[in-house]
Amino acid sequence: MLEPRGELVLRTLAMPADTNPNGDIFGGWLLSQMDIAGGIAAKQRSHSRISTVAIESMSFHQPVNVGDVICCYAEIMHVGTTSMRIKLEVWITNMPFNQQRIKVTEGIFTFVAIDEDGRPQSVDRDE
Ligand SMILES: CCCCCCCCCCCCCCCC(=O)SCCNC(=O)CCNC(=O)[C@H](O)C(C)(C)COP(=O)(O)OP(=O)(O)OC[C@H]1O[C@@H](n2cnc3c(N)ncnc32)[C@H](O)[C@@H]1OP(=O)(O)O
Repeated sequence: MLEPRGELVLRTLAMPADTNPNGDIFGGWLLSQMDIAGGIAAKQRSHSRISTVAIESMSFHQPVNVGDVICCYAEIMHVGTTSMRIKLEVWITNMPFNQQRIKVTEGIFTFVAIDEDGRPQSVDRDE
């Protein structure tokens, strides 16, 4: 059975306010949760302020419904001089009805460590 890749960094509940006109959860809301999850992982890795600089290859595999518990997993794929490329996966569970986890969304986000003035600053590659 397929398993999530990376560390669980964020878990939250899809609410009625997050729906689109079809009644499913907005893709933009999911992307926002992934950005927050990636931001947490990047901050943990760099110990500094961070900023999202790029989002690539977002895929939405399955609709998400109100009441689904969404779990964001982060895996740091590459640490550059100031940037971190992070793979994010969102899996849902619909407890207590269904204990099975389903991957609904994935994407690759790049974050940059920044200083107090918002300028890129180096990340320790050896950590
Ligand atoms: C401890 C635990 C508790 C945690 C508890 C708190 C958690 C806290 C969580 C916060 C979670 C919120 C996370 C939301 C974060 C936002 O919402 S940020 C808001 C949206 N983003 C922005 O507004 C960014 C706007 N852009 C900028 O300010 C500037 O472009 C940046 C990001 C400072 C970079 O400056 P720049 O002059 O473009 O930098 P440059 O030197 O050219 O490139 C820097 C690096 O980025 C790379 N890069 C640049 N452009 C790209 C691109 N298009 N694609 C890929 N890489 C690129 C370069 O290759 C370079 O990489 P390195 O070779 O250094 O590794």
